[in-house]
Amino acid sequence: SLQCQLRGLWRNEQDSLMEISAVRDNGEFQGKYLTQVTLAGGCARASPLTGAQQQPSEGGWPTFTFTVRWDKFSNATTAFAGQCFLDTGGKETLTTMWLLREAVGSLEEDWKATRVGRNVFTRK
Ligand SMILES: CN1C(=O)N(C)[C@H]2CS[C@@H](CCCCC(=O)O)[C@H]21
Repeated sequence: SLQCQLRGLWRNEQDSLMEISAVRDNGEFQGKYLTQVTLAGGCARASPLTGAQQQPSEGGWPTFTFTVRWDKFSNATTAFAGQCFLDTGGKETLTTMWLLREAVGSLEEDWKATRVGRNVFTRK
């Protein structure tokens, strides 16, 4: 269905903005992720994202995945996995879970390097 195509501008609870470019025939897409909050408390930055959404032929709401490479300002990366839903009012919601891996200085610190969370995006 035409709904739940990921192209466009989305916002989440942290007021991050995610701009997704055209979704190619094979479901792949690129985009930018603008974060308002960071681990180190630094200023907002736009970082590249790349991902893919399933193109369900049998209908149903597509699942997707994408990763953000927090460019230049941090040696961290986040992987998102989620699904798009349409509520009764026709409003699209992307529900995701994410893994944020930040760089740590040694293997001994590896245990504390990955955070996980849930996150919802709606159209901006
Ligand atoms: C803003 N955020 C956001 O929209 N999230 C869903 C969570 C998971 S990624 C994290 C931002 C990480 C920034 C990278 C860094 O600070 O090194 C936070």
